[in-house]
Amino acid sequence: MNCLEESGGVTAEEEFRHSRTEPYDCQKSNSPDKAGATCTICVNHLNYTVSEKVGPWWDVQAYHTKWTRHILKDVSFYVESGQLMGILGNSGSGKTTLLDAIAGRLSKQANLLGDVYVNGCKLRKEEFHDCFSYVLQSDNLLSYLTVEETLIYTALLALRGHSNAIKRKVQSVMLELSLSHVANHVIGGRIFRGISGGERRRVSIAAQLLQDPKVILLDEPTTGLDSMTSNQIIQLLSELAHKNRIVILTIHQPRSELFKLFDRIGIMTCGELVFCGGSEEMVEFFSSCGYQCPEYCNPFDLYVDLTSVDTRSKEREIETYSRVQEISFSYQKSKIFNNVLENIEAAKRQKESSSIPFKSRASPNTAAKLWILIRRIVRNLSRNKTGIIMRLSQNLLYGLFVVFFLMKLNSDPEKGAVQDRIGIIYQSIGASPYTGMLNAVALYPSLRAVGDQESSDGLYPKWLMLVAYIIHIIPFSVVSVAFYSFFVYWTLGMFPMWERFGCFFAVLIVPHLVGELLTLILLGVVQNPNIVNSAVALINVAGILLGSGFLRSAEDMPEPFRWLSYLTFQKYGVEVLMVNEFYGLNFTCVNGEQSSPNNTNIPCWFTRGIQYLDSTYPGAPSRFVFDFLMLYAFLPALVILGIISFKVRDLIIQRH
Ligand SMILES: Nc1ncnc2c1ncn2[C@@H]1O[C@H](COP(=O)(O)OP(=O)(O)OP(=O)(O)O)[C@@H](O)[C@H]1O
Repeated sequence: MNCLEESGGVTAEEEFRHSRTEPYDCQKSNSPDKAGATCTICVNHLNYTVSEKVGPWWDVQAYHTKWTRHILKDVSFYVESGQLMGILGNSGSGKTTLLDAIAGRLSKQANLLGDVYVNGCKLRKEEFHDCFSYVLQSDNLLSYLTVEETLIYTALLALRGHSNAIKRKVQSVMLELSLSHVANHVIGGRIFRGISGGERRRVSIAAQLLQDPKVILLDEPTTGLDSMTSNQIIQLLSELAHKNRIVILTIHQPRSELFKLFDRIGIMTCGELVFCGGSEEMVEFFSSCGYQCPEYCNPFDLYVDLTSVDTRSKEREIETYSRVQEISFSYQKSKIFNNVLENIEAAKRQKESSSIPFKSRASPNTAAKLWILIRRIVRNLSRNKTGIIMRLSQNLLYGLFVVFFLMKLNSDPEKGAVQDRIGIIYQSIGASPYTGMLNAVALYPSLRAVGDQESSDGLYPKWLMLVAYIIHIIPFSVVSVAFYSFFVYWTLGMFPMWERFGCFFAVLIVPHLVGELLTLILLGVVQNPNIVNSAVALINVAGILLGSGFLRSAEDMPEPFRWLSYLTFQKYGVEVLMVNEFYGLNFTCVNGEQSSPNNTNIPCWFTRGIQYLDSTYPGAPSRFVFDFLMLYAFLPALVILGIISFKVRDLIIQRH
């Protein structure tokens, strides 16, 4: 299968050309960028506070007391195209929060005060996504795709255009990021090796470059990489910046060789930007504060240490905090800071003559994106050999166990003719949700992480990835349940009629899918897959207790439980299978005598399956079609619940 197919009538070149020719108006959020125009970003007096509980939940009094924490304190800086800006600072100083604030991705956006101006235009909330590309600290990539496929699928989701234009775009980005030599290598994962950590970082950056952003933000792009690879990444980012882009990254403490690569350096501590300027200015500034950088000393290490608060003891904390305050005060009074404020004011005046440089935003429609997501999921998971074997054989393996346990059904009630049939139905309905659940727990969390990231990049809503996954599981479920049904039904000798077999198979697809759908719904709102696992298992156990009628018939249940049983798919599934197997079945007692129907201790009191149905599931044959329809109604209902759950996920993520 070729991952490149036409996804729209307009070519990418046409889109790109079109997006660069219209005049710009700041109030029109979809206005284009002028090619080659210099871009400026002004961050103006950003303040961010969060309200936090003072203590943990088990300390009731402290838990109910809140305090307001100032995470960003009056942060202002100015940066323009062609510049690489590094934001340095020790852990917890607020670097990531600052990037999130600039990118409009803060969870509590309402608590953010201050503005971000791009080319002098104040960004509106809905414009942040379309303006900045954000590379997160962790790479969320699909393990079984090659580098080129990964980028092509992202390009197909992000851009509308002809396959050749998309391919050319991907190749030019791979060339720019020196990825061409690994174009056909798989990304790899925890279990099998693929490309190196540095190459994975570059793929994540390349995925963002596909939309031609003028501003790229990167959170700790060198985390987890050795120093040589880190240097290469920073060098590459510097080259990207010098091609008329703004690149802002956070970094703990870079090596001294990189000193000259940063055009602007910001140093953060306790949410404050205590310095922001050029690398030469930084040395001069700290020297003027009385902190000379000795020869052979890494200036980054020295200045970050000088601006850190040491909390190991009260005395050290007071001493280091007052030093930080002194440095911050000197910076506020310095010419460097004055220049920043002047640049900000000048950039605001630039508004009339320039435009917001939005990313390419002509993406395919929702149906086309869904199709691309399905193709990407199928291609990725179809290369997972263990996953495929597991998904296709798990029901069959379980079926083998049932078959070896029961061997052959017979028609003598004294020899378990009724009990064995009930056992098969109980096991078939009760166990298939678990296999569905195991699939979803094993496969969906990695897709969920990719979906979370791509939806924050504005490529598609989170629920679209869910729908693509659900569509892709249908053929797997059908084949897997077909193996099980065929093997169990004919080997054990259930009701010998092909129509009845078809019904048995059609019913069993539902619990398998319901198990997977229920798991997906919970994965939308619960992050931890282990909790989801346990919850689905409990729901299934409760469903079989309430709905199957094997342990207690509906008539014998307390009223609330009886009502609840109508909400279980097991109720409808079991009734259909009981009718399917017992209706028209005749029993023969080889040794026992026919006896009175009142004497239920003797299993030979009936000779026909309908007699057993009448006593245990009265009226079930007349509800056959209704039960079947009700059973299948669970599928669309759960898909809708899944979509709602992934919409709720958006809200949950925003709050944290
Ligand atoms: N929504 C929030 N609620 C509560 N505290 C928050 C929130 N966002 C950030 N913080 C706190 O703000 C501080 C700064 O966090 P941030 O992640 O920005 O630091 P950082 O400099 O990027 O650290 P690191 O280098 O370790 O990633 C941390 O103490 C963090 O716990």
